[in-house]
Amino acid sequence: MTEKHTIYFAGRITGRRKYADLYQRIVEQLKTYGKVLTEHVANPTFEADEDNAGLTDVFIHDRDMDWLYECDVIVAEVTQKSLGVGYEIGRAVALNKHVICLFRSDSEKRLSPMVAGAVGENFFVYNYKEDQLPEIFAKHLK
Ligand SMILES: O=c1[nH]c(=O)n([C@H]2C[C@H](O)[C@@H](COP(=O)(O)O)O2)cc1CO
Repeated sequence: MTEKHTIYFAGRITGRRKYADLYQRIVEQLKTYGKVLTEHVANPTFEADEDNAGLTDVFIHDRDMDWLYECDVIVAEVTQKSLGVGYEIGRAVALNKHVICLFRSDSEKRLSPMVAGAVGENFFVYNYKEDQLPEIFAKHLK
C-alpha cells in the first residue's frame, strides 16, 4: 500500500516557462503518491494569473514557507536555474526534509555544485531522462 505523502514541488517560475508542460507531467505523477501543495508551479499561465491576483512578495514567501514546513518531501526540477528554487532547497535542507532534485541529463547547462554536491542521507540528485521519472518516484515515494 502506498503511503500518502505531502509533496512540495519546486520549479522555475520567474522568466521563461520553458518547462511548464514537463512540470505538469511531473505533478500528475506526484499526485498519485499524495497531496501536491504547489500545483500552481506547473501552471503555464501562472505568472499572469498571479499578477492579476496582486499577491505580495511577503504573502507568497510566507505561504510557501508554510507549505515547506507542512511537506515531508520536496521534489525540485532544477534544470532551469531559479533563485526561488535554490532558496526553497536550502530551507528544506535546514528543515531536514527529504529532498529530490531532478536535472535533465540532456541539458547543456551545468548544475550548481552547491546542489549537485549536497547529496546525503536525505538529499538526492538525479540526472534524469523523463522516462526514468516513474522509477525514481516509486523508489522514494512508495
Ligand atoms: O509567484 C511565485 N510563487 C511561488 O510559489 N514561487 C516559488 C515556487 C517555485 O518553486 C519557486 C520559483 O522561484 P522563481 O520565481 O525564482 O523561479 O518559488 C515563486 C514565485 C515568484 O515567481
